[in-house]
Amino acid sequence: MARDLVSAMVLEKAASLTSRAYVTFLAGDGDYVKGVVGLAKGLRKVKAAYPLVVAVLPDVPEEHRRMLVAQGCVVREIEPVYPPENQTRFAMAYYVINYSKLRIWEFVEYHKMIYLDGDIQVYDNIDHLFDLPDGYFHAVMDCFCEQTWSHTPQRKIGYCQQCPDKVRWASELGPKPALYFNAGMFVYEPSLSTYDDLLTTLKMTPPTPFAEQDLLNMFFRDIYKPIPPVYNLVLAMLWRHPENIELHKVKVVHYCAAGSKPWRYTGKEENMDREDIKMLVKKWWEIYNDESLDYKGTNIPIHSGGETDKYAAALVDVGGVNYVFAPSAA
Ligand SMILES: O=c1ccn([C@@H]2O[C@H](COP(=O)(O)OP(=O)(O)O[C@H]3O[C@H](CO)[C@H](O)[C@H](O)[C@H]3O)[C@@H](O)[C@H]2O)c(=O)[nH]1
Ligand SMILES: O[C@H]1[C@H](O)[C@@H](O)[C@H](O)[C@@H](O)[C@H]1O
Ligand SMILES: [Mn+2]
Repeated sequence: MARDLVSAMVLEKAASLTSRAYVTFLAGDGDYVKGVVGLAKGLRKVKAAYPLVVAVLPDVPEEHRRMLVAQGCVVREIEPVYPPENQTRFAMAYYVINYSKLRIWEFVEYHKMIYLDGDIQVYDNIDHLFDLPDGYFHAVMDCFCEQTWSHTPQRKIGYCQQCPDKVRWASELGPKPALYFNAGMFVYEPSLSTYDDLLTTLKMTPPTPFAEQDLLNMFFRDIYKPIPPVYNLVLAMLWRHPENIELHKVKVVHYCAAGSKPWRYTGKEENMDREDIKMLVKKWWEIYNDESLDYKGTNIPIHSGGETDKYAAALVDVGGVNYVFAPSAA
């Protein structure tokens, strides 16, 4: 095959690979940075083919940013996004910061991204999720059974979409609610027009308890496609719906239950003394403490410039069709 043609093919492959990335979100100077470091190492362990972009708010200290770069992450500062001022008191204070997550729709140099919360760990490769069809919003269905849902009619009557036949939806309450996803993990396509529409919708919508998670659910209701719970194990599933979970098959664990963040774990909170939880917390620490998973590559600033910089980062060996990108999670 002509050398030019092979080069063109390799570059095309390079373009499609560089236009995918994992993305997470980091706010503040607290200990969530540990979660993100753990996630970067976890992605490397499962040989993820794409880099981890960290969207950081201005309040993330320089020292934490350096730690992330040293772990091969692409650090991108974002401006905070707030819900309309007079309405913030209606949202859970703790979650208000999460509206800033909407900024990841602005990362249009990537065609497709997988968002992962900083309190998520990846135990198996999930690169294949990038091949899901475009035009949808893929995420895992949430569970309504925890105390955090006590404000909802679902919880009041004991209805959960994870077992919709156990307690049937009561038609007196109105139409059955649309399927609802947990926004700690999702597959999406960045788009400036979607970003603008999200912000316009945010301005018109009173904040609700689950902040941007509720907003995203409303916004993407018609194109939401559930993916299996192995891609985002919300820990409460272990005690609320054990019949829906085969723990050994789980690829992604979301340490979202109260008291379950591995770096804060004491075992004292409700449900935290379970063997499965202790095992999952231990597995998280094993990755976090594994020095062999520390990033060893060179950081090439592929996001500092335009297309030329981006492709300069692809070291192409035309003969053997080897291409290497940096920084990458793998
Ligand atoms: O001080 C903080 C708080 C949060 N975060 C980031 O924000 C994410 C979301 O916070 P939590 O993981 O603590 O929240 P939960 O998992 O309990 O919350 C869920 O509901 C939230 C509603 O706002 C979000 O949708 C979130 O993604 C979803 O998993 C974190 O993972 C982390 O990436 C920080 O960096 N620093
Ligand atoms: O995002 C929230 C949060 O993670 C809560 O801890 C959980 O109880 C909810 O189900 C979920 O929607
Ligand atoms: Mn979370």
